[in-house]
Amino acid sequence: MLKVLLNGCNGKMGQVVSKVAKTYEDVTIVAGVDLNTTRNFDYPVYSNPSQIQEEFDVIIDFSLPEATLAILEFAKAKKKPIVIATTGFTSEQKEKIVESSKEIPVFWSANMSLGVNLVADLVQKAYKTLGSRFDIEIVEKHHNQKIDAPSGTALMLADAINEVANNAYEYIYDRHTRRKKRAQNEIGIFSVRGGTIVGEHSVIFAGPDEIIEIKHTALSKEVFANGSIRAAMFIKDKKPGIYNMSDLINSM
Ligand SMILES: NC(=O)C1=CN([C@@H]2O[C@H](COP(=O)(O)OP(=O)(O)OC[C@H]3O[C@@H](n4cnc5c(N)ncnc54)[C@H](O)[C@@H]3O)[C@@H](O)[C@H]2O)C=CC1
Ligand SMILES: O=C(O)C1=N[C@H](C(=O)O)C[C@H](O)C1
Repeated sequence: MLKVLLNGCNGKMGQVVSKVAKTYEDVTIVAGVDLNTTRNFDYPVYSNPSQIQEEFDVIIDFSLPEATLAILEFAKAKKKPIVIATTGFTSEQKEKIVESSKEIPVFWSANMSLGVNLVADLVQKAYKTLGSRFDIEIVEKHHNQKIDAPSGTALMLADAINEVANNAYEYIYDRHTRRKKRAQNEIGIFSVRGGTIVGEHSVIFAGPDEIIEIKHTALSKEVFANGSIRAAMFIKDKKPGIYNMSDLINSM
């Protein structure tokens, strides 16, 4: 039985992970951490990791960057693996996560769906085929409760392109203040927020007289919850290091 500690258990994703975990015979959530301890779960919820008494195998984190860093310290102290799904980290926070992976296994992905990982491969292929003759723009759409912008996934897809483009691209988040034509080395990244949109990412390659658009639409939060549980199963017995959805998919 895989014993999970869930950080951010009372959030939108935390609640979905709690529900989805019940559909796995060999997974159980033994405790949760959340500043908001008002809701009742069938496991104890603590406002601070230091209060946790339960034994656990792996941490799943859907919270806020500051909360992720706090639970990361706890994971290191307990020498336990962690699945980080939270987004919106600063560069300094990202460095701390990478540094921590020298001590414990860290599964880190801004998008826990299998499909977005395929999209990352496809945009790399598109870039290699189309090259710099096509302008690249990314549009992401999410629900009106999302705090960070642009989405972690949009940045992940831009980084995937930059990886095969020798980091040639600069990211532009706002054209309003720029009174000039776009430069060839730009990737525009734009955020739409509204209603209950679960998550949409479009990568647009606009060239002379033709446009290619590679799009992923998440239809439910369950897709992310299932991905995080699979990631927890995958990382349980791994050595310290950084792991992502590609590692999980390649192991299937
Ligand atoms: N990687 C992926 O596939 C996905 C990532 N996300 C990311 O997961 C994060 C959470 O998303 P939602 O659940 O929609 O947000 P949410 O705002 O509904 O939930 C965040 C939860 O964290 C709790 N929290 C705040 N401070 C805390 C602390 N110090 N310790 C423990 N818990 C604390 C809040 O009380 C809240 O319950 C976001 O960064 C979002 O972008 C969301 C969906 C999929
Ligand atoms: O906040 C969300 O909801 C989501 N956040 C992730 C992101 O920032 O990329 C992943 C997913 O799109 C849902």
